Amino acid sequence: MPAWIEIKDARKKVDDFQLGPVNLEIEAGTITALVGNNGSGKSTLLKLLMNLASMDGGAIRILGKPVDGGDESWKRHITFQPQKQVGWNAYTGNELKNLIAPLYLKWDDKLFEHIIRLFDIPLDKRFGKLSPGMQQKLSLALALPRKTDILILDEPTASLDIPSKKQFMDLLVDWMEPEDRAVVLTTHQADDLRKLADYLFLMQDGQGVGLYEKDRLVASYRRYWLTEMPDGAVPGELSRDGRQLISENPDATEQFIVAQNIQVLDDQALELEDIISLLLK
Ligand SMILES: Nc1ncnc2c1ncn2[C@@H]1O[C@H](COP(=O)(O)OP(=O)(O)OP(=O)(O)O)[C@@H](O)[C@H]1O
Repeated sequence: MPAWIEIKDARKKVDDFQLGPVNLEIEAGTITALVGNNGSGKSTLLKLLMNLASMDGGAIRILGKPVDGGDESWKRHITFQPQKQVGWNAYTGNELKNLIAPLYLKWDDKLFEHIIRLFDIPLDKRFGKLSPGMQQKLSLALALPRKTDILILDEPTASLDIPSKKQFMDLLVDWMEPEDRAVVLTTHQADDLRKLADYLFLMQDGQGVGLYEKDRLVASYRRYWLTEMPDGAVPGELSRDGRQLISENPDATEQFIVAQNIQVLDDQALELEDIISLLLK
């Protein structure tokens, strides 16, 4: 089966910033997080995905349809939550719901009511008068009940308080329950990555660094404290500091250390933040 989202050599120049060529495929049943430094091009890539900006080259297909092919029927299968909602400020939550809900065949009113109660969102206040966190909550309440196949969220937890972040994660996990859905999100929150993401697509300076399966990535790096540090390079060695060694190939490192009769005093997996920092350095 072809991937639900196929990005091939997508390129876009914005002033002096060059995005791409970016290549990425996203399968059904997965949550993929776009991760990268500020200004690395994550939001620009999402705009290309939604055909809100035109590509300079390459191709993007969603559910088999080219996004810039004129026929935008694929948009009925996708929900996009941008960092800032444009044109919503003058409307109350009730008005926005009455505008949005009829557009989606699978609109789930029970889920909408549940999110409104969970986050205690005032539906009679204009969107522009809500706090940034409350705006983000209302945006989610108007996004998840659409029950589209694909959900794209640009920094959905950036303004949420700690308890709300946890509630958001639970909501998203429930939302993913049917296997035939896919989520793409951008985030700078390590907790979002740890708890939600199946895959991380790392970006740096407009380029895709790579697509990584999160669990495999976490298992690929280990830090060791040794009784002595060998003089020469250790297989898998990424860096060393005194008798501390970081490996990007723990199996090879451990085999070598055992063969050298060196003792491991302690070892631990690297934190996801540390791994991402290493890959984006
Ligand atoms: N509307 C715009 N006008 C001018 N330049 C823009 C615009 N939008 C994006 N850019 C440029 O594109 C580059 C990528 O920005 P983008 O917002 O895609 O990055 P990002 O990875 O989403 O960043 P952040 O993590 O800070 O949200 C930036 O360097 C910026 O200069």
